[in-house]
Amino acid sequence: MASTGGGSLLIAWQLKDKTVLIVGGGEIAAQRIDSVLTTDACILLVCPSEGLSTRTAQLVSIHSTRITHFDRLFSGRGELTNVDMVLTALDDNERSRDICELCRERKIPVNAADIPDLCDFYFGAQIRDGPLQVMISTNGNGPKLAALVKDKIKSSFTGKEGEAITKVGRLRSQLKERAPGVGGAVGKKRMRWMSSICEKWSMDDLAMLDEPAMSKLLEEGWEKNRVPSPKEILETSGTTTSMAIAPSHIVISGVVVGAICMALTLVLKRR
Ligand SMILES: C[C@@]1(CC(=O)O)C2=NC(=C\c3[nH]c(c(CCC(=O)O)c3CC(=O)O)Cc3[nH]c(c(CC(=O)O)c3CCC(=O)O)/C=C3\N/C(=C\2)[C@@H](CCC(=O)O)[C@]3(C)CC(=O)O)/[C@H]1CCC(=O)O
Ligand SMILES: NC(=O)c1ccc[n+]([C@@H]2O[C@H](COP(=O)([O-])OP(=O)(O)OC[C@H]3O[C@@H](n4cnc5c(N)ncnc54)[C@H](O)[C@@H]3O)[C@@H](O)[C@H]2O)c1
Repeated sequence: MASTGGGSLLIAWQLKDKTVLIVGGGEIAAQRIDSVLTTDACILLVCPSEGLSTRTAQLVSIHSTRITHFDRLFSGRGELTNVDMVLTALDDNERSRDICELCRERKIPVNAADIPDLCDFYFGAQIRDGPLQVMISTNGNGPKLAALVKDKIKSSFTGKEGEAITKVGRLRSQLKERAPGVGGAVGKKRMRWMSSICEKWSMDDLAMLDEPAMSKLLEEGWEKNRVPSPKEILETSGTTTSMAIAPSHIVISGVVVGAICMALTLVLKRR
């Protein structure tokens, strides 16, 4: 991959139980609240009640345990105590600028929706499906194009990706319980086996892995150092597979066609 510079670091920032201050309560603030709620952070929202958009007011009342609303204008540096991240969504560019400066003094990461130059990080267009998170960023160049690229990527998904990833997460943790240890030979073997399963099984088949099928896959696959087919694992554990349906249909229709041919032969012979 070429390292040309001029980009930004794409990371999945963990905010669980951190405190995020959002200043402003319009439409952009509502989008920020949605994004932050996904992370299980606590939200402090500073905005006069009369300035809240309908969507922001709804979010505040639905998530009253997660969002603390302060019905006031931003009151100064005291608002930043014990805050881990700040997002401004104001129609007041000067105030946004002041807040960014206060954050910089305290080394608190800040995003100002109206001043890209002062942002420590940008938001991006997002696709979410369970643990699957895709962010599209144009690095400040064309946010609308980011949204259009998102639609293109989304339309190429089957809808099973999120579930497949959830099941793979569960399988990986069961595998780590069975074969514990960090690094070394066992780590290498675990990674190789997991990668082979992910390569050889389709997303649809991975999504169908239930607890009995997972145990069987570990017994017949990991323990015997092989990669069983989805058919072998899902069919016998009682789960119907996308791959298994097709061959059994072929067998059934083959039997039906065979029976019809036999009957015709007998009828013709009698004549
Ligand atoms: C991706 C998305 C995520 C999100 O916000 O969650 C996002 N903007 C989205 C939409 C959007 N934003 C704007 C339009 C109108 C059309 C247009 O102007 O192009 C539309 C289209 C629409 O609304 O459909 C106007 C706009 N945007 C910024 C400014 C300030 C400025 O540029 O000075 C102005 C006012 C410009 C002016 O006054 O002229 C700035 C930023 N917007 C960013 C992100 C960051 C860069 C991300 C990147 O480049 O990839 C950055 C730098 C800061 C930040 O916000 O973090 C979200 C799509 C989500 C989705 O639909 O999936
Ligand atoms: N980043 C993006 O994607 C993007 C897209 C469109 C617009 N914008 C910019 O984002 C900003 C917010 O957009 P919006 O549509 O949500 O605006 P808006 O006018 O709907 O909301 C502004 C909010 O700020 C509150 N507010 C104003 N001064 C305040 C203060 N001192 N303290 C606390 N709250 C205060 C208002 O009460 C209101 O709730 C605008 O500057 C807009 O240009 C950014």
